[in-house]
Amino acid sequence: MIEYRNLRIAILGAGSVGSQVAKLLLEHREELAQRVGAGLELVGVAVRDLDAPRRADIPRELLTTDAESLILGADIVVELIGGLEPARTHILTAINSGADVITGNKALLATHGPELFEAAEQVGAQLYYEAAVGGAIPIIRPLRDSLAGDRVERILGIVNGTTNFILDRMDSTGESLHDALAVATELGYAEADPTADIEGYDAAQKAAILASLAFHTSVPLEAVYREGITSITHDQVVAARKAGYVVKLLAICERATDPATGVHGVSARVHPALVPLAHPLAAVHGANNAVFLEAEAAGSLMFYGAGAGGLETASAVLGDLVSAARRHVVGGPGVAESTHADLPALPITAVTTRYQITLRVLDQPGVLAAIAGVFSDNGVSVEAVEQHVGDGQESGPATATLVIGTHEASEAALAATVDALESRNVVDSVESVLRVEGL
Ligand SMILES: NC(=O)c1ccc[n+]([C@@H]2O[C@H](COP(=O)([O-])OP(=O)(O)OC[C@H]3O[C@@H](n4cnc5c(N)ncnc54)[C@H](O)[C@@H]3O)[C@@H](O)[C@H]2O)c1
Ligand SMILES: N[C@@H](CCO)C(=O)O
Ligand code: NA
Repeated sequence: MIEYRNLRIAILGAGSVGSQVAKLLLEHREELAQRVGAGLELVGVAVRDLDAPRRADIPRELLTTDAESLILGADIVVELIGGLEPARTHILTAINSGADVITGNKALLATHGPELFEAAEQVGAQLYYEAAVGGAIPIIRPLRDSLAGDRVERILGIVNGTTNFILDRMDSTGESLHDALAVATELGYAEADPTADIEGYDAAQKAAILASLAFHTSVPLEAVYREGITSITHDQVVAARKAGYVVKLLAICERATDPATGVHGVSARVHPALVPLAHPLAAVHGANNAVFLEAEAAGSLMFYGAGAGGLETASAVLGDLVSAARRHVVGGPGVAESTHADLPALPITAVTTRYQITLRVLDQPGVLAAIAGVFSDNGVSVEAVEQHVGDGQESGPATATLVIGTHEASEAALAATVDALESRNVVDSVESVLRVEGL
């Protein structure tokens, strides 16, 4: 039997992901040692409460509440606590003590990424984060390594498992957002505070990480436009399907030019969107994620799989652990962040896309022409109009519902159109405005 030297591995946090990483590390110790050329010795797991119930059993003697001592005695630190603090401080302590760090913490990377990468570069340490985007799906490494020689133009992704799970259940079973969220939480998909999922913060953090990597620039979280799914109703989901679409929470990162200023830069946004049923993203169900990417030479690529879940995400963490450990054994330059392009992050007003607007209007002669006039006055070209008469209110004047699809228009022109529509007497209400993506 080969005798390996041991690398000391510390895990911080034993929740959904951390407990599975600990379990797999212990179960596959022999096999991993052969792959790495060194033993991966789990020296401890930092927890808040030694007696809390866990999703996967961890030997009691490995548990500690003294995270700092554990970190200072480790070669590789795996941070799976989540949130900004104390995760940030622990990671900086690890880096400054010469350890490599693996994290799945997109909130921290999207907020303090530049500080952490800078600290790592100063001391020659490595920061790995495959678990931070797309759970088990390899997407960080493909962007950083495989596509490093290409020019990524656009990313269209379903990057939050919880909201995809919820929208899917609203569509397939008619379940409410609230009930579907309870199931997603029980299954370990949701964040500790699920507002991060349903309000789109988690997806926005991932969009900032993806855009920064894909476009070799630093996209701050504040520059990512964000809308969550809390305003999406069951009726909208049903109407979307009838019209040949499915509602998905998308993260869209693209190179763009601001029509108002002519500035070239990158745009990153997260919002619910109508996706045509024939698009590959429409077939992404449950807590799965998919990242659809267009690159100059590679063309279209899609990365698909389990976007959330403790065991699934542990796969990505262990992949990083093997990479980090091999670097300890064989050396090498490791990975570096590349932000050379230094592109400006464009505001949402720079975006150009298609829209579907649902209006409740008075059912009178000439209304359609008046509405069409509002669109053309604001430079928005109408592609299709569908009218449903008489499905309106029980009292008051007769109303009709108009569903208007547009050709490509700028966000600024669309916003002006919606404002103008709201001020027209013939418009009872603007029921919904959804972007249409993936056509
Ligand atoms: N669950 C997923 O599907 C998933 C997928 C990808 C990435 N992530 C990310 O991985 C990280 C962990 O997620 P999770 O789902 O396992 O979260 P979780 O809430 O299940 O686990 C976090 C654990 O950390 C513990 N903890 C909190 N503060 C601590 C402290 N000061 N010291 C020690 N332990 C502490 C908590 O008690 C909890 O057990 C997060 O950054 C999350 O965003 C999760
Ligand atoms: N809460 C996250 C976990 C994976 O990052 C999600 O639902 O996608
Ligand atoms: Na991943």
